[in-house]
This record gives sequence, C-alpha cells and structure tokens, in this order.
Amino acid sequence: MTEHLVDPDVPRDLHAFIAGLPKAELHVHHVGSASPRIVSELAARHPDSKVPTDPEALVDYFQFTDFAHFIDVYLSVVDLIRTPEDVRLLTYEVARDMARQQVRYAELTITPFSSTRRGIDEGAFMAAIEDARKAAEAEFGTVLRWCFDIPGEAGTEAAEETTRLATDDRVRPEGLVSFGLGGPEIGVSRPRFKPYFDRAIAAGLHSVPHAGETTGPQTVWDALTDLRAERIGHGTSSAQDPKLLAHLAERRIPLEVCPTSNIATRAVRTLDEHPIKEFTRAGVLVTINSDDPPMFGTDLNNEYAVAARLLDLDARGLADLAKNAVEASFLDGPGKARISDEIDTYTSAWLAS
Ligand SMILES: Nc1ncnc2c1ncn2[C@@H]1O[C@H](CCC(=O)c2cccc(C(=O)O)c2)[C@@H](O)[C@H]1O
Ligand SMILES: [Zn+2]
Repeated sequence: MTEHLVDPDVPRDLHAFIAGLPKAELHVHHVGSASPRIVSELAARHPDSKVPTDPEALVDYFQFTDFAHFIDVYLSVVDLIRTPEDVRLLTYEVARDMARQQVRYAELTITPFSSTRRGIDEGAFMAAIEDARKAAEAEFGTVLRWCFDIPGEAGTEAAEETTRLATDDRVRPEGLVSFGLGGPEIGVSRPRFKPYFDRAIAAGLHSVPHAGETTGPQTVWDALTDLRAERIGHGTSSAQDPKLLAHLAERRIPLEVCPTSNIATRAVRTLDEHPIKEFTRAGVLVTINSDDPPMFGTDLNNEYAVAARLLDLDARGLADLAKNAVEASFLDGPGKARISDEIDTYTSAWLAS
C-alpha cells in the first residue's frame, strides 16, 4: 500500500482489504494517469518542456488553483507525448500501475485529437495503444478498453476529428467501446455535440460524457437528453436537483464519482462536503474512480478508502461498490460475471479469515 495514501480514519485492515479487492475502473484518463516516474522520464526526453523532471517538484506542479489551471497543467503533460513510442510506454505503464492495484478491467479515456493535432500519425497512434493493450492483458491480466473523448473547448474541429477517428472502420481501434466529452464545461454546451454523439452511437459506441463536474444539473440533463448518456462522468452537481437524482436512480444511469479529483480541481470544497452520500441515499448507482490519479495525489485504492469513510462502509459495502463498477461497465455478461464472482470469492475468504 502507498503509505502516504493511508487514511487514518479508515482501519488498516480495510486498507488491506481494498488493496487485494479485484476492481474495475470506468473513469480514468490516459495522460492523466502518467505516474511521476513516467512524467519525469518524458520530461527528461523533452527538456524544452516546462514540466519538472524531478518527481518531488511534480507534487507542487500538480497543485491546482482551479479547474482552468488544472487543464493548463494537463495540456503541458500532453505536450510531452510526442512519438508513438511515448504513447505505447505511457499506456503499458498505466496498465502496470492498475494491475498492482488489482484492477482487472479499465475503460481508459483517451483524447486522440490532442495527439494527432500534435503531429502523431493516427495509424501509429492506434497501433501503439492496441499493442500496449494486448501486452498488458497478456502480461498483467488487466483488460483495457478505450473511450475516445472530444476535448469540448477545442470546438468543432476536435469534435469532427474525434468522431472520424472513432467511427472510421479503417482507423478505429478494436478496443474502442465508448465516446466521451471532456475538458472545461463552462461555455461548452453539451447540445452542440449532439450530431457527433449521434454518429458515434450509430457506429455502436456507448455514450459517456463528462457532465455536472464544474457546472450545474442542467448540464447533466443535457447530457442525458441530447447526448443519450448511458453513464455520467462525475455528475457532481446532480445533488442540487432531486428530480434529476430520482431520474438517475430510476433509469439506473450510473455516476462515475471521483472524490479526490473534485477537491483537487476545486469543483467541491472539501471531501466532507462531497455529495456522494446524497447519491447513494437517492438510490443512484455510484461507481468509484480516480480520474487523473497521480495529478491528484491519489490512486484507485485510495478512492475506495475515501468512499469507505464518506459512506461508512465495511468490507461487504466496499465489495458492493466494486460490483457496481462491474455492472456499470461495458463488459459482456460473462466478462461481468467473471469479475463479480472473483469479488465474491475474495470477500468471503476475507470475512472467513
Ligand atoms: N476531470 C476532468 N474533467 C474534464 N476533462 C478532463 C478531466 N481530466 C482530464 N481531462 C481531459 O482534459 C482534456 C482537456 C483538453 C482540452 O480541453 C483541450 C482544449 C484545447 C486544445 C486541446 C489540445 O489538445 O490541443 C485540448 C480532455 O482531453 C479530457 O480528457
Ligand atoms: Zn474525467
């Protein structure tokens, strides 16, 4: 267990339970998952970048004054990914970090537009992520799938390019399962992206936009109505609208909750003010995720520990949360059953010990 991430309010044996618990992760960004070691390696390769090479200095660099500042810093790390080999290394190492946390399955959000517009060849980009995906599955047993997201602030050009890369059979990678919308929400209305989501959905992709992270509940309604969202990235502000909470619960539309991220980007003031408890009280299907873990000084195991504290969960409650993520995933029936059974077996053995 990473010692600095041990929450003193969560019993140590629960931390140990979480560390061994088989998990699925549904909301985690590709570049945002680069560990300090990967970032400093890439920064050393590309010394013209303003990103610090020293992992200690990175901790300060990853302190954000607000969401806009977070995106600025995020893009400086995106600038470090310059070659298909950088892409492959990043993807493979991210899977290694996941496997260490017993992540059996992850839907990784990738922004291909950010790489192709920086000059990486689209075919080489797809080959790099697919090569890493297959190697990670064979070597670590972690199954990766992709969500391609539009960086909404980059506008129509980004939307068009992302949709083309996600729907053209000659380019789209085998591991692609879903289509998203990320970046800042203020001034980036969801309905504007309806035509692109329509095309992606027609091509068989699932709709998983970010919504209600930094704007109010209307953005979540727009994501549901116009983008036909099957899950909501964050959805934090849904707590302000009881009708919306009831709708999410009734339709079983999961929220991809990322507690520490919301504090780091200042979307929520403190963890104790996080609305996760309101979500579960309203019967909404909550999944726990890490978003951009090294940038937010967290990892998925720590997010489960945070959830245990905020929701007052024991081992069985944590196992149920892990099963929520499996249920809300885009795995097929047998794939879901395999991880769910593994969670049950692990939990029974733990409770019997
Ligand atoms: N918590 C988050 N909430 C929302 N998004 C998040 C979160 N974490 C990470 N992201 C990622 O941030 C990126 C933003 C990239 C972006 O806005 C942009 C704008 C203009 C030009 C370019 C470019 O590349 O040239 C990029 C998205 O790709 C998204 O995947
Ligand atoms: Zn996100």
